Amino acid sequence: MDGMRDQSLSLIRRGYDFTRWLRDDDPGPVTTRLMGRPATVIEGVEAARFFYSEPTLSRKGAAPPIPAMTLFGAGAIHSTDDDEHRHRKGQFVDLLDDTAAFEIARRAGAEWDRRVVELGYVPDVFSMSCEVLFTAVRDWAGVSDEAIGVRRGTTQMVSMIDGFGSAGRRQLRAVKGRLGAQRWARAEIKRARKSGETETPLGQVAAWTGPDGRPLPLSVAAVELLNVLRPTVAVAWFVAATAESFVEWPEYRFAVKVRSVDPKAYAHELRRYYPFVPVLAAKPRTATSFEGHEVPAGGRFVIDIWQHLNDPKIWIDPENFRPERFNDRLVGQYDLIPQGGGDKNTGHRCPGEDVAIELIEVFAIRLAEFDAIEGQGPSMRGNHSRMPPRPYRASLRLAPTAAE
Ligand code: HEM
Repeated sequence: MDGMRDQSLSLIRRGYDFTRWLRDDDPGPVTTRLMGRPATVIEGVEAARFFYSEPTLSRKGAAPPIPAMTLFGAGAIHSTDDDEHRHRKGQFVDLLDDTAAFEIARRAGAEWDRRVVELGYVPDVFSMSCEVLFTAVRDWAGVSDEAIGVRRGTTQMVSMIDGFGSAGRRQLRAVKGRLGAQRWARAEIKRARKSGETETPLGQVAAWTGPDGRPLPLSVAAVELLNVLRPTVAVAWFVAATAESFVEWPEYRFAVKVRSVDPKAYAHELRRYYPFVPVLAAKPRTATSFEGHEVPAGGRFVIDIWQHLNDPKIWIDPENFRPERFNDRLVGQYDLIPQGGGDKNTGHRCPGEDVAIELIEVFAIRLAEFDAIEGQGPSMRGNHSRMPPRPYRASLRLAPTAAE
């Protein structure tokens, strides 16, 4: 083990292909070195159950430091454990309830429709949906346009997301985006605390506490506000994937249009087929084993999300895009895990999953209304070495009516 070469750079270079390359057709756990420590890569339903329920596993320091700072932010919930995590997670889950999911999606749909009427066509699905999503979640949160305009805010969110798997220029843009966003988010939290506003999501985040009952430090509250706004914009990657799927399989565009495929089933298959979180990591606090593979304290268990979502033991014909597979399939806690697994209330599973699903549905329904979709660029599924994938470029036009 000590002589094993560190593969961190290989992970960045190979992207989504890294774990497949590492395991070389062996579906079992495979041990390597990442960030200078032993790391065992696991996947499958039992692996997910272990990853999300083994009490020795900690998230503190588990994610690589640079993406942890630029993507999640310093002091974010993602890297907390135990009481601190449970307490802060409860606040996220309360905020992001069904009403929030409905309201963010309603606003996104209305903003998309407004722009379509104004422009008459959609020049680029990805960039328009990024702005639409930022507008919707910013306005829902109660953050003012004076605090952050749509163009600048969207650029900041996109750069934070787009930099997560890069060691070069994209990472620098992510740092710039983080610093800029952190500035106005802090000012907004400060303003909300001063005015005692509680009725908006911004006011609620400003009032969030740690487990000791004291308000979160200003910069941490700002980080958590951005942990609601930024991932909502990340749904644009799934919107671009929806456009790609409609170009690739026009029959599904029609099926969504006439609702012979349930839009929720479509959203599930889209997240399974075009996932963009490659792996997640946790650190054992004491030496811990999974299926005979022991990781020492401070090493890492890495769950291979990409492989899990393409595992033939979990999915029939995983290489095929088949939204119908979700028509009569109940989604379990450990099978469909593009946004993490387990119980969102007690574990690290994404609290925004319902927001993402609702948004994908709203966009799929709208994209399906267009008669002409033109797309170009490498497939977001085949685009393995870039993390996150380069969004598919698609433009949409409505067919002229008979009178035109
Ligand atoms: C593109 C859609 C999204 C993807 C792919 C995604 C993915 C993920 C993943 C993989 C995790 C980590 C799970 C783990 O560590 O075990 C996570 C956590 C989280 N997500 Fe999402 N997410 C998305 C949308 C959202 C939205 C819309 C929100 C909020 C509105 C959100 C807020 C969060 C937060 C706060 C956490 C930290 C949870 C914790 O550590 O307990 N995400 N997400």
